[in-house]
Amino acid sequence: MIRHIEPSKLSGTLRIPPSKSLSHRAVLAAALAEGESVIENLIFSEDIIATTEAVRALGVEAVQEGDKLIIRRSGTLKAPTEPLHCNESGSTLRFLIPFAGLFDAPVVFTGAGKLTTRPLDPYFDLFDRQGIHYDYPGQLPLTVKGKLTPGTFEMPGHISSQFVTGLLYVLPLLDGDSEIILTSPLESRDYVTLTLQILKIFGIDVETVTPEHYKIKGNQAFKPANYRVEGDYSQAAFWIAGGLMGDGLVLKDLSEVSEQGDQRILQIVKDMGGNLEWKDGDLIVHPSKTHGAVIDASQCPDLVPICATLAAVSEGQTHVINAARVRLKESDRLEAIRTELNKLGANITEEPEGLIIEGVQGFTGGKVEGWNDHRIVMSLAIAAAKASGTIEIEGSGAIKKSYPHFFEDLTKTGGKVTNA
Ligand SMILES: O=C(O)C1=C[C@@H](OP(=O)(O)O)[C@@H](O)[C@H](O)C1
Ligand SMILES: C=C(OP(=O)(O)O)C(=O)O
Repeated sequence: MIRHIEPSKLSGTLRIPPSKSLSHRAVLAAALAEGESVIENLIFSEDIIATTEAVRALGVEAVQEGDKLIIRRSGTLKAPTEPLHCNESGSTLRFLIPFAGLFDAPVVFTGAGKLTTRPLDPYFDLFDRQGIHYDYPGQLPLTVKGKLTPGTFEMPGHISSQFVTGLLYVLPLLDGDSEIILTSPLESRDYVTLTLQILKIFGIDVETVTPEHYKIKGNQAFKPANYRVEGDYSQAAFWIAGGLMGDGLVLKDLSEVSEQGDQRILQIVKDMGGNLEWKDGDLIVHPSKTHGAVIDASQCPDLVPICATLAAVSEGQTHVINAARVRLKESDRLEAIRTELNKLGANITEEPEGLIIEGVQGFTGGKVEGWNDHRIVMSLAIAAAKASGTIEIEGSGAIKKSYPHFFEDLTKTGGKVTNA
């Protein structure tokens, strides 16, 4: 879908949508608990729909009531008889693959877009060592057959933290104790912190020896819980950048004491000269003249596209470092954002693990592509706050993956959006 965004400065007040990462985790934890849990403040984006459908396929009742999901389970989980369709959600796929190790029956995983080839090797290496059978012809569908046995699980920590999260859900259910030992430093580590936070709320205890070493007692049981999902810092980042570049914004429903790693956006923009303030629980983003900085993406990969947009029109040079993993998301986000922002007059060069961004005065208008990637589309749409001509985004529908009402929110804050 093509959308045209005319230049306009953003202003006003916006409620930030719920954290996608916490939503996935809460729905899965509730599904593993016997009894009833209520998860509140959900947005049924394509990714959260994929996780919800997957828990239903595991024999769990999940009833949607407005922004709530009422999740009920009695009896044991059942092996899904149909493929678990993860659509384009890396979290859904990587969190659920270890669930297959709870059943004797084979479990099939399907997906779409770039998910069909996003890395899964760390699991395959574990399966080889555990004697679990899997069939993966270089892309999805994947079939997994065989039960996980408790023990020591060694794998790299720098490909995706999502493998660690997936194991942390299932190892407590095995009939013996386990350990996860990472053979390379854990990146995106705060996502594992989010996992541990949700597991604790649902009654599961994990000992963190170091970020690369976890001890998990077996024979634990998830307990039902009622949980409200807090606002999403990865999504707030678009509005923080938009507010700084425009006339300022007031952002609601962000937790000032959040464990979300993408809360780093606050420090990143402060280091770039951005003026932010907390007032009565709201984040006030003041219009600011920003300058370049060094941005380390190792713990906050999802922030890279929108930081690139902001940096492209900030004074001086920005260097994005430790961002190799950003190439393994819905698109190669280093290539995608470099290519598209440069079409709008930016001066960005790509490095194997990062970006060098020389600030320019503002963006031009022009035609750009969304690369089937929600975060690329949103980063390009926000560029209109500092553009001299209309930005035409092809493939803008990709926002449905995480933020289906993004363009409504853009319109609410003064964005001029028309569907072509
Ligand atoms: O666990 C999560 O919720 C996520 C972990 C991160 O992935 P990696 O651990 O692969 O960097 C992040 O990019 C993704 O959007 C969500
Ligand atoms: C990479 C992302 O999600 P996932 O890995 O769950 O597909 C994302 O939301 O930017």
